[in-house]
Formats: sequence, C-alpha cells, structure tokens
Amino acid sequence: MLHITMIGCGAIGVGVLELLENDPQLCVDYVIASEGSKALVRQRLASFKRPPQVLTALPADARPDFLVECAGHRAIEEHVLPALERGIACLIVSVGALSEVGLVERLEAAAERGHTRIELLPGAIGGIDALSAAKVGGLDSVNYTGRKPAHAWKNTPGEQACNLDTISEATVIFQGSAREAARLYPKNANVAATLSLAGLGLDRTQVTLIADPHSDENVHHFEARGAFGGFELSLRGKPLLANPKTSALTVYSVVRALGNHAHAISI
Ligand SMILES: NC(=O)C1=CN([C@@H]2O[C@H](COP(=O)(O)OP(=O)(O)OC[C@H]3O[C@@H](n4cnc5c(N)ncnc54)[C@H](OP(=O)(O)O)[C@@H]3O)[C@@H](O)[C@H]2O)C=CC1
Ligand SMILES: O=C([O-])CC(=O)C(=O)O
Repeated sequence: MLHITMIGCGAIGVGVLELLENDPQLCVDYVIASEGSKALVRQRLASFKRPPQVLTALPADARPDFLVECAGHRAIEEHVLPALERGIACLIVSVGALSEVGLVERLEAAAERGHTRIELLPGAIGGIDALSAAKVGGLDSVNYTGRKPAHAWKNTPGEQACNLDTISEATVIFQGSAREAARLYPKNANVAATLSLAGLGLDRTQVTLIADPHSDENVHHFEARGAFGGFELSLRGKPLLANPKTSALTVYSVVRALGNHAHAISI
C-alpha cells in the first residue's frame, strides 16, 4: 500500500480524496491545509470512511511515499521544496506556478539533494506524452487556445479586455507567449505552462485565450508541428462545480497518476 499526503483540500483535493476512498492500495494519511481553512477541511472530510488527519505541516517524522500538491504556488514554496529536500517524491498539479523565473531550477536542485523526483501532472490537458516525445525529434511550433465560459475569467485582466457580463460572442481576451499568459493569468496558466514545459518553452509557445458566453466547458485546443509530423488535440473539459476555473479531468489525472504508482500495470 502507498501512503500519500495531500496538500490542499479545495475543489481538486476533495474530488481526489473521494475517488481514493475505495482504493485498497492507496491510503491518504495526512491532508495539509492552511491555518485558516483547517476547521473547514476537517468538516469536509468528516463523512469519509477513513478520514485523513488534517495538519498545517508535514510532521518531522512522517515519510509518505508521495506528497501530492493540489493547492497553488505558495504551497510549492512552503511544502513541496522542503519535502523534496527530505527525499519525499512530489506530484505537482499547479504547474502554472513553474512559470516563475528560477522555480523549476530550485525544484530540480531540491529533488537532486533529496535523491528523489518531481512529477508534473498533465491535469486538465491530454497529449503530453505525444508532445514530449515529439520534442525529442525537434518541434517547430506549438499553438494553444484556451476557451472558457465568460464568468470563468472574472477577477482576471479579461475584465479589462471586454465586458464579461454582456459580451454576446466568443471574444479573444489575450494573444501572446505562454510566459506573458502566465504573468497575466496565473490562475489559468496551468495548461499553457504544461504544454511549454513538455514542448517549446514559455517564449516559443503561442497562447490565445477566449471568453465564450455560450460555452459551459473549458476547451483546451493545441496544434504541434515538428520533425515527427503534426497533431492537434481539442479537449472539452467539464468544469468542477466547486471551482469553474478547474476542469474535472484534473482530478482524474491525479487519481490516474497515483494509481499508476500503486498498481501492477501502469497506463
Ligand atoms: N494542471 C492543471 O491542469 C490544473 C491545475 N490547477 C491548479 O490546481 C490548484 C488547486 O486547484 P483547485 O482545487 O481548483 O483550487 P481551490 O481554490 O478550490 O483549492 C485550493 C486549496 O488549496 C489550499 N491552499 C492554498 N495554499 C495552501 C498552502 N500553502 N498550504 C495548504 N493549503 C493551501 C486552499 O486553502 P485556502 O483557501 O486556505 O488558501 C484551498 O483549499 C491551483 O493552483 C490551480 O491553479 C487547476 C486546474 C487545472
Ligand atoms: O481547465 C482547467 O482546469 C485549468 C486551466 O484552464 C488552466 O489552469 O490552464
């Protein structure tokens, strides 16, 4: 049985915990929450058959097989970097945070010092296996378009690009590099950052973001060309009720990754 610690118990964290409840080969022992959310998280987990312990930091003597980050940028600084130094393997969902200059290198250095590994999860997008394999032969271009319901862009610079409450047609709110997209839209930058890290990097990956008043899905579309040929992928993700910025596939991506580590066959 694999022993897991989760950081964050929001929309993704709760979804993951619900799906892991019945897996006899995976046990979540601890959930790390912020001080202010501890009581709420305990309440969320009260009805679980085997509720994990809710703490604000990993105990010094704890040695989980995997630490799974489902929380955000701050949690990478606070919990992932120290865990790597302690030799604990980490799975990261907030891949957009890795757009910050120097963070990838700091994570790599911490993992090397701890003789352990970091796994960046595909989350809301698919085709990362094909894209990173294509990179081996050489990529020429990767173009990504993210289309979300208009309300999913609330509290982002999309509000300055158009009136999200009144637009009647799909409207482009951003066009530029993945680096610029990550700077302006940090909470929506995970897919763009994942494609960049698997492919051509933040400066050469082109991003278009669209607010669509007629859509109730998070649509991720990308096209890649290179020595291997070309491919395109369109993924229409259903948003989670608890957080419309987040696609349900992200939850399944975490569960799949953990299952691949725990079960005899991985795919
Ligand atoms: N790779 C991908 O494709 C995707 C990645 N994501 C990323 O996944 C992350 C989680 O998303 P989601 O579950 O929807 O977000 P939510 O806001 O629903 O949940 C995040 C939870 O993490 C907690 N948290 C934040 N910082 C810390 C910390 N330092 N220590 C402990 N707990 C913390 C928050 O608690 P509190 O409120 O107290 O801060 C909150 O409960 C986000 O960073 C998001 O950008 C999302 C979708 C797709
Ligand atoms: O669809 C999702 O879950 C998340 C998303 O767009 C992103 O962060 O890039």
